[in-house]
Amino acid sequence: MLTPQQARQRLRRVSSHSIEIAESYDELLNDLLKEGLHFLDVDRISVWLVDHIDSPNQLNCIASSDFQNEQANSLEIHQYPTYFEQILLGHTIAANNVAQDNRTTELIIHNQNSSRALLDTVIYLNGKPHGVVSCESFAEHHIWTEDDIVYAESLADSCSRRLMALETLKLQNQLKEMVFVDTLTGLKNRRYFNERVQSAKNSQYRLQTPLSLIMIDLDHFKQINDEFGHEAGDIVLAKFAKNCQKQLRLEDVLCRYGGEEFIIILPYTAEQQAIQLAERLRLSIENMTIQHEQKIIKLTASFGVAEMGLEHTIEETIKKADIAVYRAKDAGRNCVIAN
Ligand SMILES: Nc1nc2c(ncn2[C@@H]2O[C@H](COP(=O)(O)OP(=O)(O)OP(=O)(O)O)[C@@H](O)[C@H]2O)c(=O)[nH]1
Repeated sequence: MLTPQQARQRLRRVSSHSIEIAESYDELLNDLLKEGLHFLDVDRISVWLVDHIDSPNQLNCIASSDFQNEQANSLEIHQYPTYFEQILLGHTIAANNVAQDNRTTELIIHNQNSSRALLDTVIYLNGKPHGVVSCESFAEHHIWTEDDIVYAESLADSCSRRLMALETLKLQNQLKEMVFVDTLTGLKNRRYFNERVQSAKNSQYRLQTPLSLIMIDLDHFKQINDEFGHEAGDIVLAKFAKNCQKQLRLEDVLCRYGGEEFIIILPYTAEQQAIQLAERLRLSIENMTIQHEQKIIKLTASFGVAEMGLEHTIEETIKKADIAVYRAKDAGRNCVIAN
């Protein structure tokens, strides 16, 4: 049997474990809930979060040591005014008898709780109540000790730290995503291209498979801007991107390389297949009609194709594709040239 101090030390160690593998709240908090069950003599521990931290309407169950047994998964705050007043004030509720404790009787009235004793401690986020860790005992005559209360509060703090770390991780991932995305077209950007083409080159080397690039430059795009306005130009770029994207395989990567310049990485693709794809894209762009403010905008593009031989560097291949685009422009635009 652990002493209260040993139990708190264990909890501190468990709560420092890495969370990066967690895909759900349940996974994220599972070890903490188990740890709580291990020390507190209770039947269930669950974690609840408010829907909006600044003006909460609901408390939703996000993780539980016992989801199987019937358990409410959402409480409407207005139905439990006394209980929530305590929670939103940050007070710990240690009710030895849920039915008779005036802070918790309304939980029984609304039939949301079958526990006999309840120990609820508040989870904070940036100093505001964010939710509760709820420890329930179904046994009769359960008495919460001071050590139980201290432990449950540490458990809530551990959950709070985990949830904060998860928020930070999510934010980091969003930022990472933003760094690689072109907001106008929704395509990946040049920075992403530089990383992705390197990994495509590495697998090409490992698997000895072909790899090609298609460089695309929209024709007379300045004229489109001049005639229809910059906003129309932006719409054309976005429509062009969408049109091309939907014709590609999952493993092909279309990136916005510069203003009206795009590039496609085509793994497992030799020059002839890349030319065929470029021709298909060229035709579909030629056939596109874009309506903007009752005007019809037509568009064409010039394509440069280059296969990256095993012995060629990425830079050489980009250069070849670029030169092919120039030749396509020289040849009158709206055509595909392979280099
Ligand atoms: N609307 C809009 N225009 C852009 C954007 N990025 C680049 N452009 C415009 O694209 C035009 C490219 O013009 P040029 O490089 O002269 O090329 P072009 O008119 O397409 O002519 P060719 O390439 O020779 O066929 C410029 O007017 C840029 O301002 C963008 O994000 N939005």
